[in-house]
Amino acid sequence: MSILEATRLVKRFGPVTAVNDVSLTVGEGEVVALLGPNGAGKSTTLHMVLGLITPDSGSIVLFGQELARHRVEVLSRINFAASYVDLPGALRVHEVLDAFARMYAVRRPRERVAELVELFELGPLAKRKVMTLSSGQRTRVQLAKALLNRPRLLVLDEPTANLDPDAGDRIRGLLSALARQDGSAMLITSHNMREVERMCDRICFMSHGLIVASGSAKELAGHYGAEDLEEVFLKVARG
Ligand SMILES: Nc1ncnc2c1ncn2[C@@H]1O[C@H](COP(=O)(O)OP(=O)(O)OP(=O)(O)O)[C@@H](O)[C@H]1O
Repeated sequence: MSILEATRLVKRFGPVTAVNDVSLTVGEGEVVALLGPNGAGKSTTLHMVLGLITPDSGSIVLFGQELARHRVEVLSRINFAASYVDLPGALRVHEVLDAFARMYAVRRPRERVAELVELFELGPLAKRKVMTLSSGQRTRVQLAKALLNRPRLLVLDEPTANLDPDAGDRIRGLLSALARQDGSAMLITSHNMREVERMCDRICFMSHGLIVASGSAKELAGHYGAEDLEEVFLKVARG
């Protein structure tokens, strides 16, 4: 069964067509990247999948159920992290994770929070208020929060954008291991081509609201006669 089947999505903001007839599937255990230049329509696509905005047309089916008609059941099985989403700054890290664990009705919330604190090495930060954290530290809290409900689909908008190379590398390893162990699917956007090559099974390139190419990093490099994904990106983005 597909985790996500998005069909012929269209979203306009006034005169701007942000997403123009995009179809996309994510299978069980698959890590899929949406790549493309600034303004290509990646975040808008993710926001429709997350039910944050409603498509003008097209359909989104998650776990075999139409998002528009089964919102609560479907959304309880997914989660999201993005550096541009703020966590409550006046709360301490452990308070944020406890609050979200309760909100998501996580079973054994204390144990789950403790697991994620360990996984993301948040122990030394647990008593710090979120507003005092660096952006990279906040990213780790965001990712821990996003995994609280053991999502079957994890949607990540530029997950490692604020992390230093060492932290980024460790988080990438962690996320890849999670996808392999739990079979949870991921849909991510990133401007880091090495990250995408390392983490993603399949890549969909967007340009001007359309998916213009898709395949594995290797397939795309072969198709475009490119050395690597960075070169593919430049070729696709520059038409
Ligand atoms: N709420 C909005 N109101 C008006 N225009 C919007 C809105 N959200 C997005 N857009 C426009 O839709 C287009 C696609 O934006 P989107 O954020 O999806 O791009 P993106 O591929 O995620 O870009 P980036 O790589 O810069 O994050 C852009 O032209 C953007 O200006």
